[in-house]
Amino acid sequence: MLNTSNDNIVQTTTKFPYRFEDLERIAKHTLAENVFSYIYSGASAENTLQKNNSTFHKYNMIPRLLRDVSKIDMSINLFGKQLPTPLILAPVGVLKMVNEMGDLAVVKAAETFNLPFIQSTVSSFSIEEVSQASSNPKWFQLYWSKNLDVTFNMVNRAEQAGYEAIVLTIDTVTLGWRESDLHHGFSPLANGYGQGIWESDTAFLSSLRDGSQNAMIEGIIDNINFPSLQWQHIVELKKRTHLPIILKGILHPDDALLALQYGVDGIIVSNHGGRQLDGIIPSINALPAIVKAIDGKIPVLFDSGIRRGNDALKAIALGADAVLIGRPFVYSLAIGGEEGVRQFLSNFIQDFQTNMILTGVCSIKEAKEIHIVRE
Ligand SMILES: Cc1cc2nc3c(=O)[nH]c(=O)nc-3n(C[C@H](O)[C@H](O)[C@H](O)COP(=O)(O)O)c2cc1C
Ligand SMILES: CCCCCCC(=O)C(=O)O
Repeated sequence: MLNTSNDNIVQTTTKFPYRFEDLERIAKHTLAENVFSYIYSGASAENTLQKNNSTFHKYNMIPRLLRDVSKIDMSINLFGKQLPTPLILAPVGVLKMVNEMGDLAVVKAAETFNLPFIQSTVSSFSIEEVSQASSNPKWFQLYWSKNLDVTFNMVNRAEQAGYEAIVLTIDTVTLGWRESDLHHGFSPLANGYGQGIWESDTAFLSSLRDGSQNAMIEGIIDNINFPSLQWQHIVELKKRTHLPIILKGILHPDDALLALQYGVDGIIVSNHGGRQLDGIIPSINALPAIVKAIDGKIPVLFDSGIRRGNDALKAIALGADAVLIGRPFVYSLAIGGEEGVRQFLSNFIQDFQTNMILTGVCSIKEAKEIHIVRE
């Protein structure tokens, strides 16, 4: 449990930006233009990307006063595990292009607060390297490969390494129309930073015609371009693992109900940070109807647009059981490496806690009862 006098709060020795807008601005000056643009940008005209953020401002909480908020318990129980806060690090691929230590820096920073880290299929490091780097909970994000040996090999490796859940991303059966990356001629895999898992995957390597870097990149792109992924594959996955299966990318209440029907253990309401399909519902607007449809039967997680503690609390007030943080930790990594991510997370947790105190809630259960109105 983290409380108001917690030892985990990192003391700021150097001035690290507090505002998300500053993180973004400084990262822009720190990173190569095409790398920053890959992280920052969204699909097509980027309307959904913009709305993910601006829509949060349309939801307004109504605080309760004169309640005893001297002890704040931010902990939750998720998939049978006690976690100190409802905050989780979203899966983000190719992190080495931002910082040499990539995933290893992020997972170690997250360990300070015992936050779960979700390792991407296109991670810069292997599952085994990440698993050994820290002791906090780890989940594995799966991009389904059309080569089933490759898919289940990754799942097995995650299981062997002690990962605690499989997050199957279902909104990326082909890569979104990312005009900014097309403009820069930029492929996130081209620099070799997204093959940490695959380069030690014997099933994948043996499927390549030759062992060159280009063949490997083409192989990865080919493998994760899989528009024929469908509900039946969930049945296959369930047979292959006893880890909880979480579907990432649900936006329609009927898909949430199908997820229930197919026996998944959790869902993530997400539009992939506006990076996949433009002109779709901002994630936060999709959340209430999905929470209603799921009706507490499985955990509903949320991402896309979480920038500060205030946003996280709003998502919880709208019914999310936990929230995933994405771009803000990537910018922090760019600016300050492992220590930058640690500072950012420390600030975020304090911000979240301050917001709980001032809305008059002591626990996440109470936070779910916060009255929230939409403009
Ligand atoms: C640079 C970058 C890489 C990402 N890579 C992955 C990935 O490998 N797998 C995945 O499921 N989602 C990936 N995502 C999406 C995030 O998990 C998350 O859904 C998104 O960042 C949420 O939006 P936000 O960062 O604007 O809050 C990536 C996002 C970014 C910004
Ligand atoms: C073919 C490269 C796939 C990278 C996928 C990473 C990701 O999900 C993203 O949003 O970017």
